[in-house]
Amino acid sequence: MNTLCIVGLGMIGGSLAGALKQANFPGKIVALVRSEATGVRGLELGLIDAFSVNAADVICDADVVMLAVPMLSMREQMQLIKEHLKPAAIVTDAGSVKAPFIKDARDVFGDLSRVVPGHPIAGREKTGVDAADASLYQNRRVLLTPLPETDAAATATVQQLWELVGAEVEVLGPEQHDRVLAATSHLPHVLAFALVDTLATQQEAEEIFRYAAGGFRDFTRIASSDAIMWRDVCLTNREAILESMDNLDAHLKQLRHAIDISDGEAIEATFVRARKARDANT
Ligand SMILES: NC(=O)c1ccc[n+]([C@@H]2O[C@H](COP(=O)([O-])OP(=O)(O)OC[C@H]3O[C@@H](n4cnc5c(N)ncnc54)[C@H](O)[C@@H]3O)[C@@H](O)[C@H]2O)c1
Ligand SMILES: O=C(O)C(=O)C[C@]1(C(=O)O)C=C[C@@H](O)C=C1
Repeated sequence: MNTLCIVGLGMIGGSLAGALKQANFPGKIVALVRSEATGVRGLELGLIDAFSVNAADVICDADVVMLAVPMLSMREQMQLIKEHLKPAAIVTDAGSVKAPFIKDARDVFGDLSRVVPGHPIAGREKTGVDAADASLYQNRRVLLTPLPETDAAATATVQQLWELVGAEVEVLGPEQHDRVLAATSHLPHVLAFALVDTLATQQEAEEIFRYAAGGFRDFTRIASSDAIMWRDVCLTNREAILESMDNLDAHLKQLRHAIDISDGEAIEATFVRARKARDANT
């Protein structure tokens, strides 16, 4: 691969660029950006070799194009790049939800043989190019959800790109990906946002936040995440997130009932099960 073009040089795209530079990626890294300021910052930070706000300038030489914009901006970016892509170019992405990305790609490109949907299971609550972290993907998983028609060589190229930055690549079906991530990533984010918003809008909010300590910080770090990115995740993975929320709702109701009737045994059993599950899986 000679040239990688990152579309959307934010935290995720910028981290990939920085990690590739650190790993002595031999090719050129260019970026398609919305604002000149982002591109200039990318150059200053040594993440990229060149940038443009025009797709025509940076897409035509790219062997791999990595889409790293919020989920509901993916389709527009695909439309922008489509006419400039080299015939053999591979299009991949870092979006948090896979089935809608695949639908957008099918609608826009038709042929999906050179499209490799992907998702790094690594991130932060910070956004923008200045939040780029070259070590972000080290020893973290990246899930690829290729389709039956995806060219195996294209998948292998994307896999090599992620392995170069220290990630471990696994392959999963897109629907399973979206169900699993709804439970492990999307539900916790919705919960953290909802918890902080509940506290912020209730009486004594000032005291509540003043006396919040480690437990609150651990539980709510992700409530500082980007509202647009998470709005888009909720809107594109709606059904799986609703199912996860309903599951939790039923569980919370049981726990509420146990607390209501002072059923110490049931409360303790829930906490013991949860602790065991977490300790065995983290
Ligand atoms: N934040 C995380 O922890 C995380 C982890 C894994 C995957 N992702 C996914 O990666 C993608 C990027 O997220 P991020 O955290 O880097 O966000 P970010 O806000 O840091 O970066 C997004 C980039 O896309 C650009 N952008 C935003 N809206 C756009 C639009 N309408 N048109 C063109 N460009 C636009 C922004 O200018 C920015 O450069 C998202 O799809 C997100 O779901 C995020
Ligand atoms: O660590 C964080 O701040 C993250 O939000 C990372 C995280 C997650 O673990 O839920 C968020 C979204 C993703 O698509 C993948 C990873």
